[in-house]
Parts: sequence; C-alpha cells; structure tokens
Amino acid sequence: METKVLKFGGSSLADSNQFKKVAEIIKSQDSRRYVIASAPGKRDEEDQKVTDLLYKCYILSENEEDIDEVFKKIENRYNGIIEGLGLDFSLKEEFDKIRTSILHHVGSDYVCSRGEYLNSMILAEYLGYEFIDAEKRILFLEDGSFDSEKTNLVLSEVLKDNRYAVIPGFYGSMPNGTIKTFSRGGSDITGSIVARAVDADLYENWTDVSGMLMADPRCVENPKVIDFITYKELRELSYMGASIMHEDAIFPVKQSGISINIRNTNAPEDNGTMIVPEVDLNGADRIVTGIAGKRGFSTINIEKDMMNIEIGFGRKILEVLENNNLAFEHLPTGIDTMSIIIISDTIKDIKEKIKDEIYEAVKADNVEIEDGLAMIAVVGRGMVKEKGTAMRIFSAIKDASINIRMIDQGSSEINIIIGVAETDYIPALKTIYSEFVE
Ligand SMILES: Nc1ncnc2c1ncn2[C@@H]1O[C@H](COP(=O)(O)OP(=O)(O)O)[C@@H](O)[C@H]1O
Ligand SMILES: N[C@@H](CC(=O)OP(=O)(O)O)C(=O)O
Repeated sequence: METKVLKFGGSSLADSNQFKKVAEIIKSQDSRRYVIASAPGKRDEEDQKVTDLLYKCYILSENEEDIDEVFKKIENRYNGIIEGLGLDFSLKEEFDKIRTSILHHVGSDYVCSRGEYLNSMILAEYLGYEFIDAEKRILFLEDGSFDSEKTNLVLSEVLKDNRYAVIPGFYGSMPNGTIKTFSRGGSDITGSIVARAVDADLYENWTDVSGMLMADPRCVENPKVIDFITYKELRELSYMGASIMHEDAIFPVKQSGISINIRNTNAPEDNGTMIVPEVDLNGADRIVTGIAGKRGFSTINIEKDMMNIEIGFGRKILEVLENNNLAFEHLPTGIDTMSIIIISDTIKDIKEKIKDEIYEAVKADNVEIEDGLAMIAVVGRGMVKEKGTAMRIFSAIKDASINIRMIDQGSSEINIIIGVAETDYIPALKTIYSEFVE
C-alpha cells in the first residue's frame, strides 16, 4: 500500500477553518497515513504564533511576572479550534499541567514544544487517527545533536503498529527524558524523520504558498513557482534564507531517496514543488532554479604582505575562530588579503577580542571588521553546462549601480554567491530575478 507522510505548518493549522481544509486533504487519499502537525501559526499579519506566546510565558515566569494574560490567549486559541470543529473534547487538564510546569520553571524547550503537542491531540481527535507523541520517540544525544539511527529504529517500530497517526512536530527527548526542540521551523525535520521511518513513497509538506518560489515573495513581486528542484539546490537555497523549509529537513529523507512535495493547503489543486534526489541535468529548462539571500553578515578583513607563502597562515586564523566557538560562512582570499564572512550576531560582542587574537596569531599588518553585508545565492543545476552565467549576474548588478563586495562559487558549480551592502539587498535580488526570469 502506498504511504504518504504529510506535515502541516502553523499557517495550515491556525484556526478551525484551516483544520477543516487539512482534514479534507488528508481524507481525500487513503495513502495519507502519517500526519505531522505544527503549533497554530498566524491567522493574519498582526497575529501571534502560539510558539511565540508559549515562549513569552516562559520568559515572564523566569522573571517572576504574571503569565495569566498570555496563557489565557493560548487557551483561547485551542478552545476556539475545538469549538469551531464541534468536538466533544477538552484540553483543560493539559492546560493546567502546562501552566503549573511553567510556574515551576521547567525548561524553555518543554514550554515551546507544547504548541505542537496540543495541536496534534486536537487533530488526531478530529481525524480519528492515533496520537503518537514525539516524546521518547524522536531522540537526541547527550550533546544535543539528533540521534538519527536510534530514532529510526524506535519510530519505525511504533508506527508499524499504527496505520494512521498524528505525530507532533518540532520536539523529542534527551537521554535523561527532558524535552528538547529542534531550532525554529523544526517540524519540517520531524516530517522528514517520520517519512524515513515508515519508508514513505512521498513526504508532502503543506504550507501557505503553492510551492517553493524562485525568490522570497516578500522581496520580489509574484515570483514563479519552481516545479522541480534537487535536494542539493534546496539545501543551498534554504540555508541562504528561502525559509519555506527548514534547512536541515533534507537529511533524513536523503538517506532513503524519498521525494518531498511542497503543497498549498489553501490551493490543494496546485501541483506545488517536487524536491527530488536528482533530475536529468539536460532536463533543466532554466539556468537558475532559485535565488535566496540573507542580511546580517560581517567581514573580517586581514592584510599581511606575502601571506600567500606563509605555511599555516590560514590554520592559525581559523584556530582563533575555533577557540571562540565561531563558525564562518565564506573565506575569499587574495594574495596578501584574506576575508572571513561571518554571521554578525555571533561576533558582535567579541569584535575587539577577535581582532587582537588575529593580530597576535599571524602578526597581521591590518585587521578590520565590517558589518552590514547581505549575501545572495543564485542556485541552479542548469548553471553547470551554461557559459556566461556569472557574467550575466554581474552585469545585471552593475546595471543597477550596485557594488559587489564579495564573490564565491561553490565547487559543485550549482551556486554563485555574492555579497552586497544590506541597503542594496532587495534591489540586487530584484535585478538578478528579472535578468533570469522575466
Ligand atoms: N523561496 C520561497 N518560496 C516560498 N516561500 C518562501 C520563500 N522564501 C520565503 N518564503 C516564505 O515562507 C513562508 C512559508 O514558510 P513558513 O512560514 O515556515 O510556513 P509554515 O507555517 O507552513 O511552516 C511563505 O509564506 C513565504 O512567505
Ligand atoms: N512551531 C514551531 C515549529 C514549526 O516548525 O513551525 P512551522 O511549521 O509553523 O514553521 C515554530 O514556530 O518554529
């Protein structure tokens, strides 16, 4: 029998009307057997996500402030859904337990995870599916990383006895039993983990847009939908800010070669985007599959005459970063210069320390740290066989009178990354999009 795993994001489960659409989608195919639910998301621009409200309660309680007003808002969200669906079902005992836990200062991960826990209970009740908790089934290791193999064993064992089930997204357990969440947006990862555990034929990721778009719709007007995209391209784009899917959601399905179909809960008739292991390169009808970007990067510029012949120069610099627990994004080099691109937030409080340590480590002539950089990734499997793509990007940027501050091309040749000033970020995205799409 065909098996599909479906993940519904917060926007798809934000109120009872959305729940009804979701149930209709699930019930329309017998193969739609395992459902991962997120916490209720925003109903409109001004609304708040339940995960954010829960976190607010956690902070209030930590500061010994009253949580009642915010906690009431959370209860009202769930009670509104239950009433709207006409269910004879109450979460009162669960609310009391969570409230008491918050007042007793349980960990923030436990508090934030309750959004998906409660929403999944309602959805299971509404569908008549089994509720299978992620606690003790999605497992983390002592160091906080995800325990992929053990989870796969435990989860496949539980799910093989349940033909239809709802599983909360976003969290699992530490070896000592406490709840741990993935980073924000992590229900996408849970969906991928479940798809692997049941060896699904397809992982459907249901959201509020009709697939992965060629650019962020908040920056470019009406971007086109991507029909097919490879795991590798998706990883590049999601890491660089195409926030439709969590950047780590690809790994569990990649191990079994399961495709992901991004679909729109509000337009279920649309085909959406298929994310596949590989597609025939000659089949790529576009050179560029998608464009994504992020603001908030800094550059550490290091100058030293003849650094090019100094053995161990790079290692000494990277050691400074490692000793300060800093990851770097890119490392463009010249003959006597090296630049390190780094996320601004990670370095903001230790800039002078890092500069001093680099001076000390390599006896540099000059070290400067510059903020305000945005990075844009132009990604496409079609770029490998096409000449002149870089030239087209650069001339489009030049024609828009934008200065390029950094260039990096990955060795797989499926992406070109450029750095521009944050103020030039949106104009640069727009001009690259119109060069390749319009
Ligand atoms: N390249 C892109 N394609 C589609 N959506 C994108 C892209 N980049 C950013 N987004 C944003 O991602 C949103 C969907 O992700 P998210 O809010 O996490 O949904 P969900 O609540 O369903 O998990 C879209 O509404 C859109 O604003
Ligand atoms: N509710 C969590 C996890 C999640 O994945 O949500 P969503 O599917 O709405 O992005 C968050 O807001 O981060």
